[in-house]
Amino acid sequence: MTDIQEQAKISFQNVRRVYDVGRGTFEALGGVDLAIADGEFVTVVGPSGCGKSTLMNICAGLETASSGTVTVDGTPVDGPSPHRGVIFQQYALFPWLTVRKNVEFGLSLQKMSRAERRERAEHFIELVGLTGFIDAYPKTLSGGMKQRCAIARAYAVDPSILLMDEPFGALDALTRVSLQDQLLRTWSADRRTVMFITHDVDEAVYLARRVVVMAKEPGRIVQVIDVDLPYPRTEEVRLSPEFAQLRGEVWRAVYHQPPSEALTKGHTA
Ligand SMILES: Nc1ncnc2c1ncn2[C@@H]1O[C@H](COP(=O)(O)OP(=O)(O)OP(=O)(O)O)[C@@H](O)[C@H]1O
Repeated sequence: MTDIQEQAKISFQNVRRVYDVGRGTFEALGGVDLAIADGEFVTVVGPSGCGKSTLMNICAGLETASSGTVTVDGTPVDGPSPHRGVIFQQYALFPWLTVRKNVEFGLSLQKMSRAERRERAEHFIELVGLTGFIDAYPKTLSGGMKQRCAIARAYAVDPSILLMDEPFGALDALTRVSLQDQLLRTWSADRRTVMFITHDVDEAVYLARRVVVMAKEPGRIVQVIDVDLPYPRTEEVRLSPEFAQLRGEVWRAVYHQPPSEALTKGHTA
């Protein structure tokens, strides 16, 4: 392990994930090394099927690596943990629970009085601007509101790491921009470590300190681009020539990738 990996909040060391398919195998991840510092905001972009979700799921403890290790604070991941909050594109809210009860649900496994649970849920519901909808059921909320509820639920558990898999992917552009700003505001205040998957190059640059670009077959990191733009990220930053240049750099890294290494064996997909 290198010094950087030893000090990292999250460290992927030579992480491989191989699936059995038919009579062969398919290498979804072909040896990924990545160190994410405490409090860092990292975005991950890459073509469909390059292993972004697989990488994140291994970190979340929802999947296991075929070889290699992922450590969090130096301890190998061996399953899900409340210290790692996961937010997916599909909001995964319980339709039969109100906003309040959905957020409280995440707290039900913690030792906490009912009053404390209630107060904590209300605080995070307010933080994401859903106080007026606290007793509403998910089916009555817009996509953006559902996602804000899912975010409140994840925050309420107070994880030190947020793992976000295309959380804004299903939302319209305006809602997306407003949720990006809201996410950055809370991140600036609490400095959780964030690993955020997206297909959107603008979003990747706007949010991150570093953009990790992956390629497929096998899934691997091809470039890590430093985003040397100041926080808070504002519209001025978004419209600056420096932003445009970084967007171009990430765009080229994603859309002008060398042909796959064709290490696929027996995978017909
Ligand atoms: N259980 C499985 N069995 C076989 N192959 C799988 C399995 N799970 C994932 N894969 C393959 O692994 C590769 C990586 O999948 P993954 O979902 O991590 O990619 P991704 O980069 O997140 O894609 P997308 O951007 O489309 O969500 C894909 O080719 C996928 O088909």
